[in-house]
Amino acid sequence: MGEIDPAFIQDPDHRPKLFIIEAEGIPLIDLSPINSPDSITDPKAIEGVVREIGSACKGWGFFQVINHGVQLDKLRNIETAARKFFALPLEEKRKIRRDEKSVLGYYDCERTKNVRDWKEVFDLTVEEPALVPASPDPEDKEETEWHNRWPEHPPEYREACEEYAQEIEKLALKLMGLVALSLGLPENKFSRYFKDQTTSMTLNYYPPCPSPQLALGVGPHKDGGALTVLAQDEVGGLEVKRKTDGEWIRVKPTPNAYVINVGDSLQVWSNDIYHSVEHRAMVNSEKKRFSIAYSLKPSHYTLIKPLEELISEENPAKYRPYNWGKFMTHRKLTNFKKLNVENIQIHHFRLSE
Ligand SMILES: O=C(O)CCC(=O)C(=O)O
Ligand SMILES: [Fe+2]
Repeated sequence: MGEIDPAFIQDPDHRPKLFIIEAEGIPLIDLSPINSPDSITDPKAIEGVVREIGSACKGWGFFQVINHGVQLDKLRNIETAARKFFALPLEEKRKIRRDEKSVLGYYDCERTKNVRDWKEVFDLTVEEPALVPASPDPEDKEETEWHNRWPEHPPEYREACEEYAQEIEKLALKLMGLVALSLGLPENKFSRYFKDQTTSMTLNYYPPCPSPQLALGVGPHKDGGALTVLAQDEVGGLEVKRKTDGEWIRVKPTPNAYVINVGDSLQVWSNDIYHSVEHRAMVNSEKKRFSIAYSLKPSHYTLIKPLEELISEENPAKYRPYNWGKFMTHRKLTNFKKLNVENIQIHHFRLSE
C-alpha cells in the first residue's frame, strides 16, 4: 500500500467500507413512455412514470433512468474528449486552472468538508456567460459574469462538452416537468426558474489511489441545485446514503443509464416531501474512473422557498426564503478560501417546528 498526503485522509467515521452493499433498491425507471409520440395526446401514458419518479424522490432521493432519449454519440464524444484532456501533462491542464477570480476550468485541489478529494475536475457553465452575484454578501448588489475556459487540447473538447450539455438539458427539463406532475403541480411549474439558469457541468476524473480505504474521490455531500443528471462509467464508485438506515449503498453502473438525484433546491420547493440525499464516490487502486455531473440550477435571482401549493395551515413552510445566487457564491467562496467552517446548507434556513 502506498503513502498518500495526509490532506486526503478521511476521519475514521467517513472512511469507506471495504465490503460493498449494492443498491438493489435504487429504482430504475424506464422513460420510454415519455419519448413515445402517444404521450403528447395521451397523458395516461406517462402516469406510471410520474408515480415511479415521485416514489423514488421520496424513498431514495435517487433513481436511474433508461430509454431517456439522450443521443449516445454525444456521451461517447465527451467521454473520449475527457479521457484525452485529463491524460495531458499537469502543466498543460493547469493553464486553465480555476482560482478565486476565474471560477471555471480545471482544478486538482478540490475539497469536500475540508478533506481533499482524490480527483481532478473540469467545471463549466452551461449558459455562457452565467450571470451571478459578485459576492455572497446580501448587501452587495453587484453582479458578475462567469466565463468558460477551454483547453487547447484536444481540439474537439469544447464542441463535445457543449453538444452534450444541450442534449442533457432537454432530459433535465423534462424530468423537472415529471417531478412537478408527481407533486400534483402543472408540468411547467418550475420552468420560469431556469430562464437565465446557472446550470453547471463537472467532468470528474478519479485517478487510481494507492490507499482507497483512507481517501474518497468525493467526500459525503449534497448537491445544491434542483436536480443532477450523472453519467458514470463502468468502473463504479458512487455511493448513496440510504434514508432508512444511513447505510452507504453502491449505485451499480447500468449501461447507458443516467443517475438522477434530487438537489437541495428541490427539497425546499417541495417543503421536504422530497429529500436531497448525501452521496460520495469511492476510488480504487487499479482503475481510472470518469463521471460527468450536470447540475440543473436556477437563475441567480431565484428566491428559493417552499411552493405555495404545498403549504397550508396544517403543513406550514419548513424553510425561510433564500436567494439562490448568494447561496451558490457562498459555497464557491468557502471552497477557495478553505475556510474552516461548514459550507452553507439548507438547514441554515430551516424554520423551527
Ligand atoms: O462521480 C460521482 O459518482 C459523483 C460525483 C458527484 O457527486 C458530484 O459531482 O456532485
Ligand atoms: Fe454530487
